[in-house]
Amino acid sequence: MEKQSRLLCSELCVQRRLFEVTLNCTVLAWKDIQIDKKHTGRAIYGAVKAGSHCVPVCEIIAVQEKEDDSPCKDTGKWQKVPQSPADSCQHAFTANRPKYLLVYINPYGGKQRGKQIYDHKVAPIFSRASISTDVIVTEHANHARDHLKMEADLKKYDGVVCVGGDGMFSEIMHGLVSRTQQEAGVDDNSMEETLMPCGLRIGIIPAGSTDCICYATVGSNDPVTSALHIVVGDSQPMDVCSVHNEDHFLRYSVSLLGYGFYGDVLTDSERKRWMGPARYDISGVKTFLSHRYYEGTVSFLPAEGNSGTPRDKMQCRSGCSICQQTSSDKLVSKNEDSVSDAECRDTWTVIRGKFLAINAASMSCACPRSPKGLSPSAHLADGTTDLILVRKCSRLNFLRHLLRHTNKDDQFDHSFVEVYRVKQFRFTPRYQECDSEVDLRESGATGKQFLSQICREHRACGCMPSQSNWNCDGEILPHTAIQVRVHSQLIKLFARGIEEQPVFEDLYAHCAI
Ligand SMILES: Nc1ncnc2c1ncn2[C@@H]1O[C@H](COP(=O)(O)OP(=O)(O)OP(=O)(O)O)[C@@H](O)[C@H]1O
Ligand SMILES: CCCCCCCCCCCCC/C=C/[C@@H](O)[C@H](CO)NC(C)=O
Ligand SMILES: [Ca+2]
Repeated sequence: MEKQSRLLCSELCVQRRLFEVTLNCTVLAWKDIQIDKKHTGRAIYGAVKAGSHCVPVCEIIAVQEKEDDSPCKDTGKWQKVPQSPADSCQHAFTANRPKYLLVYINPYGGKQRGKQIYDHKVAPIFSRASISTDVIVTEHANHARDHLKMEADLKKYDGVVCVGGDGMFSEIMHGLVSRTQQEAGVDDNSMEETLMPCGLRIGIIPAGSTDCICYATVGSNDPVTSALHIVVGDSQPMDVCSVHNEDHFLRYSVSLLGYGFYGDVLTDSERKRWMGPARYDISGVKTFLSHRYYEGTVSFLPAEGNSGTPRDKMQCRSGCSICQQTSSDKLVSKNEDSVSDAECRDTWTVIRGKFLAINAASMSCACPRSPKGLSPSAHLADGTTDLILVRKCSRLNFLRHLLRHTNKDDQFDHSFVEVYRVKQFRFTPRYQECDSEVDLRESGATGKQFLSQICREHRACGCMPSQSNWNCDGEILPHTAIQVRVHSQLIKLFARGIEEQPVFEDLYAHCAI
């Protein structure tokens, strides 16, 4: 047996089936040894009828040391591992794994099953993996955010876990990001400030209505899969947008910033919270039928050359090369120009119009309702957001566009839809552009002069354009004029991005050595 690549070899009997098991520093493998009495009357070692399996050591959930009465003793083949390879194995097994987690549970998210999901599906996995936890069941909205921001002794923990939906994740993210900025002395009211990345990773146990952030970072909204990503210590960096109104910080966003359609859906659905997840369907249909459009100006700073485009079909997947390139660019540019110097040299693109929807997707925003998401090629950690402008069009065309979120067709392939990959954008609703109204009032213009000026500005007399609200990751913003900047890889999740193949098939390997 080669010492480095094959440290241990043994036979293991599980429910009358015999396996040959090997373990080295990186992989645990086992092979079914068939007893084919029918044909030969003797055991055939290494026959591959039942197949071979292996699991990387870094993905094993738990290891339990057995004493001499272990079943392994029967075969007599296990050898004592030399200390240094044993240390390497130990290192591969424990590296980056959390030992102590702070868990917040929203008992009212989604179908109100957060506590049950945690107790029955997640806590047993954490316990099996010897992870200690402090669990807080929230008592009111913003409980978790404020506890994280002002009270929690974060030095004790290796990560924070939220059990709930996108709104609950948003609370945890706000608490952690704000606390990190406070401790670093960063003024979050200033848009120009470079924010300090958060040290603690966040785990999401999905128990909400949309669970878009979990779905778009893991590929499913399954609590057990998410718990396993936490246990093995996966790490997925993620962009965060800061949203300001003038010199005033409003909120952070990681998934959707939506004005018009998604703002109106959210505003209407908040009044129907008692309906649970179905509220979004009812409000979606109602908002679609109302077919409101909004006027305003969108300005943006386009992303640089190597960041791809929203229509390039390069989906962000586990180990995404575009996101990895962003990580290395960040390291290189650390000692070069500050971000704001570089951005000052860029030119802003300005677009005025009437829009049914203005959406900024900082990630794909895939969710069970829309498996590809609002922007299927958006990246989790590339420092950009995809700005989607849906101009005023017929109801039928808008329906065609919406339905393409649910099938394989390209939702951007319409004359009334434009999409740009950007690193900053601003929006000003139409009425706020009419500073002349305020100027006229202040200059003491008569009622007649004032009205005739408004008529010139708005063409149709007396029709002041109405406004929508911004949907910021499922929360309504208190302002319509906003400035948004993407902060590349500001937070990290216990996730690894979406994998093409499921990897956890063999992961729950509970082995004894
Ligand atoms: N104990 C609590 N009582 C009332 N509201 C709470 C409590 N804890 C958290 N919240 C608030 O509940 C809101 C919704 O929760 P959550 O995001 O978990 O579920 P959801 O809205 O059903 O799902 P999604 O956000 O995925 O659509 C959050 O914005 C959060 O601030
Ligand atoms: C009339 C037919 C309508 C079909 C429309 C299907 C499109 C669904 C797309 C859903 C995208 C959701 C993006 C996620 C947003 C979250 O941040 C937020 C909070 O959970 N959820 C919502 C619904 O605003
Ligand atoms: Ca992004």
